[in-house]
Amino acid sequence: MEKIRTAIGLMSGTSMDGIDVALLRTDGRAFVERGPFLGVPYEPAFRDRLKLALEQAKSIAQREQRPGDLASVERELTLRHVIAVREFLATNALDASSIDVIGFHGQTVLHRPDEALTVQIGDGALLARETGIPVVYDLRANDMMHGGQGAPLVPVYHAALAANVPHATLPVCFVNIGGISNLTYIGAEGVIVGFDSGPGNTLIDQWVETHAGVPFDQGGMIASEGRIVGELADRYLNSPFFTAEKRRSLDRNDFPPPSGADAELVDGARTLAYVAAASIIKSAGHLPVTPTLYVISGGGRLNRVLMQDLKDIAHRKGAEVIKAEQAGFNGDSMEAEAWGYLAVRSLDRLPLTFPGTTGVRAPVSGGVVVKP
Ligand SMILES: Nc1ncnc2c1ncn2[C@@H]1O[C@H](COP(=O)(O)OP(=O)(O)OP(=O)(O)O)[C@@H](O)[C@H]1O
Ligand SMILES: CC(=O)N[C@H]1[C@@H]2OC[C@@H](O2)[C@@H](O)[C@@H]1O[C@H](C)C(=O)O
Repeated sequence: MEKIRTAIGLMSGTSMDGIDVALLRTDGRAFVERGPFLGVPYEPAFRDRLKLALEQAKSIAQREQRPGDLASVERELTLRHVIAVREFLATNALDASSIDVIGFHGQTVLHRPDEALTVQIGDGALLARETGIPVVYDLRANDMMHGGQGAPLVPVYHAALAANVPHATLPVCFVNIGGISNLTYIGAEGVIVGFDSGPGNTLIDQWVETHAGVPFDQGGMIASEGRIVGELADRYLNSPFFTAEKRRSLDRNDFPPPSGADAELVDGARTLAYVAAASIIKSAGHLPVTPTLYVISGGGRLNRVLMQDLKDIAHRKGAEVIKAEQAGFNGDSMEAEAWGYLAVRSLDRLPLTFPGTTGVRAPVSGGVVVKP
């Protein structure tokens, strides 16, 4: 039997809303036992620092460069992860010595797959030293070095989850609606296909922040008052991203937000919710088989307007849409769990990515391991 390890996964996603912490016991293969979860939000001032860091990162040409404030933001981000881990351990009466490994995503500040350049800030050595726990970080770089897009990495974990559901309906399509959306298709014979499917919450967040001063459209309340502006929706949905022959992973800035002249507040929120939903189904058209079941995780599943649009569009194609919770999963913690799973796979040098997920030439492992 393979060694079962206890891992903590840490995710700070493209929405930059906070740190997700999840516990997982796994052999990095079929055995997966999910544990507790903690979300630690960033306060607005730190979110603003991260947004500035994204701007400063645009001048990075070599992935180890840290122009402007980036080095100090990286340190602060890492120390916030240290605090999040300590809080998680204390809340769950866990000792650091009971954790075999931490999978540390860090914060993506730049992602240019066409230039084989992806940068996640986060100091793995500092995290290991401060927590006393071995850390695996920088999990995307090796994939890119082997011709992959560097994202998405979650598909291999989705496949493990699907394998663990007794009588799971296959094929199934897992969709994460985060800042950006990505999907994983798992076929009846175990085939895995994954790719970024389009804009998620980032456009909605940027819109309501600029025009209403709120960080996100809670429950889709703002969108629920509006109507879809067809011309604006088409501008996004006609992007060459959806029709390109090759699937390309996305940077947070790839789809720029609309301007104030494009719509009123409520209509903009309504349109962008629709764009997020329609993008998923449009991208799913590239899958080998049309999915009949979509399982939704990520913050976007809490936007009721987006979810209703997704259900309506999927139903027209004969597919059902359910939240991760309806399939027995946790839609908030799935990515953090995945980073724990990937860390364990990394320790055993098992592949993290595959030609069908990132377009990598052959299955490859990845990640940098640091001991405390
Ligand atoms: N109650 C809610 N109602 C509507 N939208 C919500 C709600 N809660 C969270 N969201 C949206 O979900 C986003 C966060 O989603 P999530 O944490 O899945 O993204 P992420 O992990 O940062 O991104 P990615 O998966 O792209 O890395 C928020 O920015 C917000 O737009
Ligand atoms: C470069 C980067 O950070 N990409 C993220 C982003 O957020 C969602 C989507 O775009 C996905 O491709 C990826 O994250 C998830 C966790 C992944 O790698 O599977």
